[in-house]
Amino acid sequence: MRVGVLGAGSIGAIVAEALRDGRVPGAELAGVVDPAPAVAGLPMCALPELLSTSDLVVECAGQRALAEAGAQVLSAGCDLLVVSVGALAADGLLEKLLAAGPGAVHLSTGAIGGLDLLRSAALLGPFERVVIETTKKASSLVQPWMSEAEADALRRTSSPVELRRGPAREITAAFPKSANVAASVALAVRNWDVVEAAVIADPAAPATSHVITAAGPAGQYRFEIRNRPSPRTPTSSRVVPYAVLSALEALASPRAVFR
Ligand SMILES: NC(=O)C1=CN([C@@H]2O[C@H](COP(=O)(O)OP(=O)(O)OC[C@H]3O[C@@H](n4cnc5c(N)ncnc54)[C@H](OP(=O)(O)O)[C@@H]3O)[C@@H](O)[C@H]2O)C=CC1
Ligand SMILES: O=C([O-])CC(=O)C(=O)O
Repeated sequence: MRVGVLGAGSIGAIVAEALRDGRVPGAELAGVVDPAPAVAGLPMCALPELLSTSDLVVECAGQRALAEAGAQVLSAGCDLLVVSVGALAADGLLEKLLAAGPGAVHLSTGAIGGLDLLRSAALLGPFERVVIETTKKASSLVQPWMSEAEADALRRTSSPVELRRGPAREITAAFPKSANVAASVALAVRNWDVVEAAVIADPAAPATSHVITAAGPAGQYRFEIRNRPSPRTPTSSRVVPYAVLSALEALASPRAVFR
């Protein structure tokens, strides 16, 4: 399987290097698209060339890049592994991607786990309540839409502060580099409206945490994830490129894979 990488920052660079170095059985690196990749020595190319040489493209370039290039990837016949899952909160984007084929859409589990169980449980009956609370280092959560006063208070806070709480669709759009996981939970439980998401800034947070609680007819669930942040892009957890590599491994040579 030839794999193209769209976006070579903290996630994509690790994915591309692993593919280039032959560390994913059955998969090889077709090329990389990024105006300024995080590491040197990758086979850079333009998007049209990537699409003509890849069987599958991994998007790790951000929500905007997925919205802009996703349909083009799929209509060129490449499968697409999405990392910026939060882009799918936009009205109609998932439907547009699914209709764009012949390429197939895959979603990375990214920074969290438990999605398989939530997906299974939602089939038994709809969840009554689902909450995901994300806590990150305060300084990494400043957003362009914040007022100067709010951004400044966030940079200088000495105690944890809840920045926003609301529907998953709104929170993932408000924090496009930090709350893709809220969209992943909503897609797993098959219902955007039941999922409440919160983003908490903690100046002293030693790790990024995601706490997911869910209750429904199948049972009650609580997943607590504490990830080390990426040294390069602290909004992203260090495990995310390895979630991508694990997915690529399963797609390229499925051997006793959890599904
Ligand atoms: N599903 C999940 O659990 C998670 C999802 N994510 C998502 O993954 C994304 C990437 O994370 P990360 O690698 O840490 O971010 P980085 O900012 O480190 O890397 C993103 C890279 O993509 C490049 N890029 C942006 N737009 C394009 C484009 N149109 N074509 C090609 N390259 C492009 C950027 O270039 P430049 O800097 O020049 O813009 C940058 O080099 C995040 O934005 C987030 O949306 C992250 C963590 C978890
Ligand atoms: O990497 C993480 O911990 C989560 C993240 O940034 C996101 O969901 O966008």
